[in-house]
Amino acid sequence: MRVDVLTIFPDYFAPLELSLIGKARTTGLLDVGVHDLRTWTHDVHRTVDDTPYGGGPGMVMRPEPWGAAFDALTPVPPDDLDLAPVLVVPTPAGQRFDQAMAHSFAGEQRLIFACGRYEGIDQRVLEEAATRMRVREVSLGDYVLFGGEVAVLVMLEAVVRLLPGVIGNADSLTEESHANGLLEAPLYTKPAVWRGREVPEVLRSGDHGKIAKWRRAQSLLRTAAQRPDMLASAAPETLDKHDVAT
Ligand SMILES: N#Cc1c(-c2ccc3ccn(Cc4ccccn4)c3c2)n[nH]c1N
Repeated sequence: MRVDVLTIFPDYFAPLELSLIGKARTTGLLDVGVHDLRTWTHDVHRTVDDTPYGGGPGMVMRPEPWGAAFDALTPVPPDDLDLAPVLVVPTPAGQRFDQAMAHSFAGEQRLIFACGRYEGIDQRVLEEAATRMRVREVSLGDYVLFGGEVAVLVMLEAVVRLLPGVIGNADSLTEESHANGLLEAPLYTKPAVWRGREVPEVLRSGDHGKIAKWRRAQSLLRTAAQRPDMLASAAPETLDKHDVAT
């Protein structure tokens, strides 16, 4: 996968050299380019913002640098938009990012992330970008950040860990929260007793059938307690008929 990130704060992405994302880059599973948007400014102050038409607080990111940056990153218009890169634009006004969207992005050949700042990006940038890329306006959640950089770090981590070969044991991806529409069961490791608290006996029984059943029940209980909304929207096949009976 090729990822390009456009930002006025390229240093925000130093963490992409670390941990499993850094390893994915050195092993060739992931190729990342971080680009300073000011590269595509030409005034002495390298200006990327201006006051909003119609008034209102703060500043808006000017379209020209974005247009020039997209020209540089996507010089050849696609024959088929379905084969064009996905442009991910973090914004409080976007569709909520979730595991399903992470899986969708993980299946792409190329992602381009546009990190806005100030009050956001001139809307014409997204309109023009949609003529050559598949534009996705995405929000992390119902709160407001200073800009898109943190959101890109979160989305990148969620996407890259789904790429084949990045995580050693692919089973981790099927057992974790949100993988099957439920929250994962509680986890335990040594010692068997810690400050008087014992690991549930079933987990030390060696009976894999009983362990799987216990984990399933715990997963349902935890989801009901922490995220009843997930149970309400869980696909029917997620809630096996035995879950209710037992
Ligand atoms: N994803 C995501 C986000 C963001 C986000 C993303 C990009 C930008 C670019 C500028 N701002 C600041 C800002 C302030 C006021 C009104 C609009 N925008 C951003 C915020 N906030 N919360 C999320 N879940």
